[in-house]
Amino acid sequence: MTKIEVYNDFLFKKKNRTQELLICKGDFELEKILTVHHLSFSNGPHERNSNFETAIKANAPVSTSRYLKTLPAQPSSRRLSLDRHSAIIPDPMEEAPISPPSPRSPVQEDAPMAPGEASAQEEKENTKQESIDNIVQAIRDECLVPSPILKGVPLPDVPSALLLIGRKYNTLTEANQGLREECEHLRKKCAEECEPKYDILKKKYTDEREERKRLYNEVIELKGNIRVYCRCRPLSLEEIAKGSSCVVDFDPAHDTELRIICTDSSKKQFKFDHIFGHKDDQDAVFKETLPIVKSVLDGFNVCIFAYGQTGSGKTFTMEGIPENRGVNYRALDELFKISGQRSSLMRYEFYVSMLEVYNEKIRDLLADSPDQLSKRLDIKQASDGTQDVPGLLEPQVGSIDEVWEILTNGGRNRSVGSTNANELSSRSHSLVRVTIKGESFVDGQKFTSRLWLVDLAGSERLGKIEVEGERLKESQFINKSLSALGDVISALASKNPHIPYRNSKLTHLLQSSLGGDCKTLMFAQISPSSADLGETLCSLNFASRVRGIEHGPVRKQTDFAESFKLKQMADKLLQSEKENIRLNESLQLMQLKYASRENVFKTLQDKFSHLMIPKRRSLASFTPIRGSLGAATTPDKSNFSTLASSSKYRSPSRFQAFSKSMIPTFSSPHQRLRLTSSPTNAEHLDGAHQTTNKLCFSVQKRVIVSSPARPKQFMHQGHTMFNQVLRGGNLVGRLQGTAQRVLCKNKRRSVI
Ligand SMILES: Nc1ncnc2c1ncn2[C@@H]1O[C@H](COP(=O)(O)OP(=O)(O)OP(=O)(O)O)[C@@H](O)[C@H]1O
Repeated sequence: MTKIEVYNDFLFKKKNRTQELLICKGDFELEKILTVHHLSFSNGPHERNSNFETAIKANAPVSTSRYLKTLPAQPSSRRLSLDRHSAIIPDPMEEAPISPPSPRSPVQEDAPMAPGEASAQEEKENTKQESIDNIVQAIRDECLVPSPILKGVPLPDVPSALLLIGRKYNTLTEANQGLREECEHLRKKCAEECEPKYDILKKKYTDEREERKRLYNEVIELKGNIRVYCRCRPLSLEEIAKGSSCVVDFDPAHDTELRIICTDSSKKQFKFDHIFGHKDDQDAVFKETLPIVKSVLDGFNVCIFAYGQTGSGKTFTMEGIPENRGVNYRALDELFKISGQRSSLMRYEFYVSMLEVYNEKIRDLLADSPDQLSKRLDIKQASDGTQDVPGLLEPQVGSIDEVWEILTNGGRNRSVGSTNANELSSRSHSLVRVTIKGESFVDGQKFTSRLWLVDLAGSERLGKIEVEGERLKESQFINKSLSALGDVISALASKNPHIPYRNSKLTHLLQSSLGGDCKTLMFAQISPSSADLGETLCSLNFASRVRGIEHGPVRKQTDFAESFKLKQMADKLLQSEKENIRLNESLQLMQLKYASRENVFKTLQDKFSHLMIPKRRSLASFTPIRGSLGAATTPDKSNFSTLASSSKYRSPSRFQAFSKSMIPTFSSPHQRLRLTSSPTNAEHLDGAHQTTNKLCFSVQKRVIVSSPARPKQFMHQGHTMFNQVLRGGNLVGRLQGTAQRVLCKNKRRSVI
């Protein structure tokens, strides 16, 4: 009897003409597949699963033969076979297979049979039995007869081994479950511990990235947001054959200066951000271009364009040749490389468009049908304020090869024509637009930036190239748009509030990539030939205009250390200027104060002189104050007599000398009090003074200045009253600046 030792669940699956017995672990996790050909069951398909299942679930030995139906007599290809991993093991102790249950229905079993019918039935049964025997034998042959290598080796006890394996499996499953739980626990713990650290690191990283971006941008800005490189191509063989000489003189020590030898042998010097001579290859050119190109991955718009006369090497610089690629290819290659390096932090998407401006019309160079190619495109302002060209093809690219294919296809659609200056002259401005969409994985920041790579049409004057008809019209359009470009750059450089972007399709297209934070790089392409001297000077003048205005002597700081020093000096200057202003203000204030004091002093002098004139008259009766007023200065009688004999209008010097002798110096402002009599104080005064509803005393080292009338009496009275009042605490004293106002007979007077 064939037994199955199954310790888990199982399923049946029908696959074409074979049936698979899938022995599974708990949640239908597949463990074994037993392929059984022509396996059939005595009961219906619904029952067979349940029968089998029950038998296995009960972990009872299962007889495969119990489920086998009679099969056609032994065709070897159709016999029952089990795969080599089969868990169905024929029982070696089994003598003969158990006959499968009769396919007859119980009703049929009960019905009486005719003898002929019975013999036929018997024969049929025998045949079936024989078939089954054959099949079982086949199984035995297949499963029991070991391979020649294994002959003589005792058969292993596979069911026990399976059981063992099963148990081991269960143990391992449990261990695995334990490990999973532990892993989950560790993961949670790690998340709890690391999350705050991760947040801090994330913030630090974001800050650092912003700082790097800012500094990088600052470096570019210090070098100039509009930069001009000049490139001079070598003399061509044709030019040499014609006897042209080189008019460009390079100074190897200065890669920012060049001189042009004019016809009168004089030299004109030009200065640019970098000068590439005929020895500088594409690598050298791109090395200087790369910093600006990189900015586009930080979210800045960049525009690189080549300007120059026909045949000066604009297309060579921008596109290059397959064996010596130019800026376009290298820039995109570098962008893909950098985006790959930053792939764990940023996601970049690249879209490429290629268009040309030909006779002030925009054409999509990536269009693949003549209809599309001739379709007129226009510039519209997009919702984000940038300029867009609706209908322009903009395929997404994922590698430099895709880009190159696109650029090559687009290049074929360019409008070129032959001029006497260049066999294959570009008669249009060709523009490659690369749109970059970036997203940071760290903080989710998104941006869209654009890189324009522009190969302008030749800038030659009309007289230079002998053109007529269509070529003449083209040249007129070219010149018009180039002069519009010059105007825009000039306006940008001179910070003009109005930038004439809309004067040409070219500048209108580039509007969002020229000016502001955008980085612009211009290649001024020149020919070294003496035959092109005029055009060369024109191009260099145009380029100088572009560069010169933007990078005035203040902005252009090639030496960073020096610029830093200058900045510090400027800061110091600004601070000292502020200090100067502050000091000036305080000086003015003091001057004002001084002037007002002068005034007060003058007034007081006048008052004093006024007070002293009657004293002169009653000089004889003047008695110096004694006692408590002993400290007061006693006037010099000789002075008084001098004063008495002098006129009323005596000279100030003499008067001042006198007043000085009369007025003691004050040790403190508190010595000068303004004493105002309250109404109750009036009773202390005599009749003459009672008419005054306010009487003020100025106490100057206890010298009381009062009405000029009856000085002695008044002084005496005043002194008495003053002492009384002081004693009674009825007088109010008030310090009033440097001068005291004295009210005497309702007249206000001032004393020091
Ligand atoms: N730096 C260089 N080194 C070697 N060959 C150069 C260089 N620059 C230009 N040339 C060669 O000079 C020829 C004219 O160059 P190119 O076609 O690039 O000029 P262009 O300014 O684009 O002219 P056009 O405005 O008419 O299109 C080409 O054969 C090119 O290979």
